[in-house]
Amino acid sequence: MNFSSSPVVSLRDVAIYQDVNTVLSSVNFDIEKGEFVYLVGRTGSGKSSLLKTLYGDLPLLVGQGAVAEFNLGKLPRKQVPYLRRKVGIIFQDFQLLFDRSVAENLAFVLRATGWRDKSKRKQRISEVLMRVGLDAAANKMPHQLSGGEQQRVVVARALLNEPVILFADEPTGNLDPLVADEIMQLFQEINNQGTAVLMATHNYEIINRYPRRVLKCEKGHVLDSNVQEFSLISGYQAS
Ligand SMILES: Nc1ncnc2c1ncn2[C@@H]1O[C@H](COP(=O)(O)OP(=O)(O)OP(=O)(O)O)[C@@H](O)[C@H]1O
Repeated sequence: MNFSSSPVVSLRDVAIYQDVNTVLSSVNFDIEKGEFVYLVGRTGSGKSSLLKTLYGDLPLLVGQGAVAEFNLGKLPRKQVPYLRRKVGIIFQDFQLLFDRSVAENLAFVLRATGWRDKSKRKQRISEVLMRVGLDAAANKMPHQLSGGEQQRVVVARALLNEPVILFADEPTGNLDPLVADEIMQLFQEINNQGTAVLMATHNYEIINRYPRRVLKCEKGHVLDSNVQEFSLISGYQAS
């Protein structure tokens, strides 16, 4: 059987819920291996809810969905950690453990995902830190790093288990424009090496500088720039 052509994300007639409220309906799109896709839409339009459904934080109750060959509609809670090993998740607020070093933050995740061999953990930690340009930071505490460096550690953490896709929710939201651009370049490098990326953002400057396919949450639906033209800005209230 050849799985190589199956998309990393596939949604058919999906509805996204928060509690009993429908946030998005009739959601249909695929994300192919190695694709880079932005997710936009005004505040409250459903971007985070969609991402949460894709990484198993919200249940898929209506429609069919698959991520990294996990069937979201039939995903027992027990299976969620296995899905999480196939995807990398990056939030706006860094969520590092501030009472331990960078290396210990990464080792914590490796231990929790079944890496029993200490020397292999050490090797993997140095590989991912090298990949995000932070090879000298292993023994630093998070508070000794800048915001951009902390976000790089979060990216390194998301890469530990070689995910097929990164889900990033406003990864540059708390960073100044120059640092945001550096993080964006890092995402591009990671993407160029074959990892798909789905990135929710309000940063239209970044989208204009690095144009890619865009999914837009609007009026309870998801528009897809591969299917129809739409304005990035409409319905968005700049602050
Ligand atoms: N935990 C929750 N419980 C109930 N409703 C929620 C919850 N989180 C979000 N919602 C509601 O779901 C809808 C979509 O919110 P969501 O956070 O997905 O939007 P968003 O596009 O990610 O917004 P933002 O750009 O501000 O992050 C909103 O109406 C919001 O109020």
